[in-house]
Amino acid sequence: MAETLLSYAEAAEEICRYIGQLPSPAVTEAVSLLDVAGRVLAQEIRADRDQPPFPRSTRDGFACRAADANTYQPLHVAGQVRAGEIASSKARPGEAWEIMTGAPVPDGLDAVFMVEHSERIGNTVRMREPRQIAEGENIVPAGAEARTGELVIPRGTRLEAQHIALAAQCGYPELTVFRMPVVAILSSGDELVAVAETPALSQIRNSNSPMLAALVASAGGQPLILPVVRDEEAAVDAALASAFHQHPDLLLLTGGISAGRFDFSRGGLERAGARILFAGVAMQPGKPVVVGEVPLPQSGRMVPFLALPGNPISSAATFHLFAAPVLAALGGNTAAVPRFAAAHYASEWRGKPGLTRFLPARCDFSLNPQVELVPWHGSGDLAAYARSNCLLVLPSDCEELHPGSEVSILLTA
Ligand SMILES: Nc1nc2c(c(=O)[nH]1)N[C@H]1C(S)=C(S)[C@@H](COP(=O)(O)OP(=O)(O)OC[C@H]3O[C@@H](n4cnc5c(N)ncnc54)[C@H](O)[C@@H]3O)O[C@H]1N2
Ligand code: MOO
Repeated sequence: MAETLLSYAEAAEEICRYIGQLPSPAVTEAVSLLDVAGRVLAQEIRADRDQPPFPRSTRDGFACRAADANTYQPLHVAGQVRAGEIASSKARPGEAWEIMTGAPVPDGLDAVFMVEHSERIGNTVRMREPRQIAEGENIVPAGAEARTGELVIPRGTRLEAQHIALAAQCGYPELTVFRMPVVAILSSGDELVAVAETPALSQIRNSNSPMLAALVASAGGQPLILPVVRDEEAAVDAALASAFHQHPDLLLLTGGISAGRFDFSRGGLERAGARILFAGVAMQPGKPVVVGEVPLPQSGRMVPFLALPGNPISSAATFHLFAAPVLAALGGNTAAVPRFAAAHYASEWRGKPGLTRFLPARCDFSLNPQVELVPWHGSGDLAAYARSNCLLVLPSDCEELHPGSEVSILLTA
């Protein structure tokens, strides 16, 4: 049956719409701050006090009144404030206080000049000429970063190191996070043998299941690799039934979805009552990808599925583009999108227009990223894919690239 292919942009929009109507995950757990990297926040993080709680010096030097320092008159050094201390008395006009980075600026003073810009004479100090200092220089005012009670990390945020640091600063030794979605992985193909087995000449090892398990884990899911499915209708039905038994939050299938005589995955999904969101996208690799949802027989709960093309690079590309955002949303993070970046192409390329392409490429990721395609033998060439570190995006109307052409890349790590 010939179906109209969606463009990549249309498919991405469908995914976005689908994510928008998914319910927020119900199950949460408390996890130590030391173990939350990559998890999705199920609570709000609010500042427990003004940040900084006091006017904070950002330099080692002398706290003063800018107006006093700018006269270059020697200022009496009235005391010292180290980080963790409060000045022992209120500062008076004409005074300077020796101060360390991170220490509270004494009341009454409004600037800090750096020790490198000072001249110490006995118990006085003056700022070196011709330097001038402005009020507020080298001081972060109390509450400038966040006010007591202010929302600093919203629910649904995927927790990276910067969020963990801020949660620590706000006094959260543990956080409530969403349970990680369970992702059932079903690879199909009579030619597949397990990694530890020695394949016959016509057989290949199942590389998609471990690859997808790694992708699922890095996208915030719990992978559940199920046994390889044979290319028979009955085997597909049985494999789906046992996958449903595991109550997965998401189902990833690979292989058996194109036009071949033994491609049974889609039929199995349809027999199980699947609603198809889209089938086929005008892209390469990944054209045969099918996305939809299927009811769990026990509860009728609809479980999203993505039937990814069996070719390994097609599976990987469609995972990054379509599966990762759905998985993130099921885990409570509805803001996840494929990550694209700008780069310049490093050499010449000519090709046929028609499909949006996502081709294995190597980017140097320097200040001015330069990217080049990795030569490949099509979407089964894992050796080429392993030499890549991104996918170069070629819009459907792109026919040539030159050194310096502006291009987009899809980040795959
Ligand atoms: N007549 C047509 N043939 C094909 C079309 C088409 O439109 N018309 N589409 C091609 C495209 S594009 C792709 S991609 C593949 C996708 O096919 P399937 O999803 O049905 O996948 P399979 O046929 O089962 O396998 C394709 C390829 O990938 C290898 N494979 C499969 N599973 C794994 C695995 N778990 N680990 C490693 N490698 C795997 C398999 O051996 C095949 O070489 O169809 C094209 N054909
Ligand atoms: O997804 Mo297919 O690569 O276009 O072989």
